[in-house]
Amino acid sequence: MIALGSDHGGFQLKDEIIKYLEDNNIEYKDLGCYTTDSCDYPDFANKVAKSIQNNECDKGILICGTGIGISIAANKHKGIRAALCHDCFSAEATRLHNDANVLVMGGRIVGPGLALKIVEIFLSTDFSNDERHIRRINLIEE
Ligand SMILES: O=C(CO)[C@H](O)[C@H](O)COP(=O)(O)O
Repeated sequence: MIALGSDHGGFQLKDEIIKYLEDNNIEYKDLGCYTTDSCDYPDFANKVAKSIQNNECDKGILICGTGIGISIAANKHKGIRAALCHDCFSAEATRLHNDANVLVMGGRIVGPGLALKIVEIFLSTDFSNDERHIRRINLIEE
């Protein structure tokens, strides 16, 4: 189950991602926002982080205007490894190396074509399970 969250700056891209997930029969939970009215991105970072922490969802996708604020907020939560990715290489590398559990993008930065490719790569790449990467992730947790 994928948790989705955005502020008003990411609302439109979140909608595109919802269409992609539905077309590909991928289960998701849309945790808002639900309109283009101005709102506060930390609220949605919190909702997505909590849904992963309580095992309701296994991964998340967060979007704000730049992706920066919402990733800063998401990474304040224990066990959340939120990766801001605007290219395919980073999306693959952050799954392989960081076991990132939240993909973050900026709705004012990236267009839907590239964003959906990034989503596809992020969701289909498994963590490498390499000893050195596990060690580094454990150091982050500590
Ligand atoms: O990108 C963001 C945070 O990093 C926000 O989406 C952005 O700051 C919202 O700006 P505004 O309220 O002017 O629409």
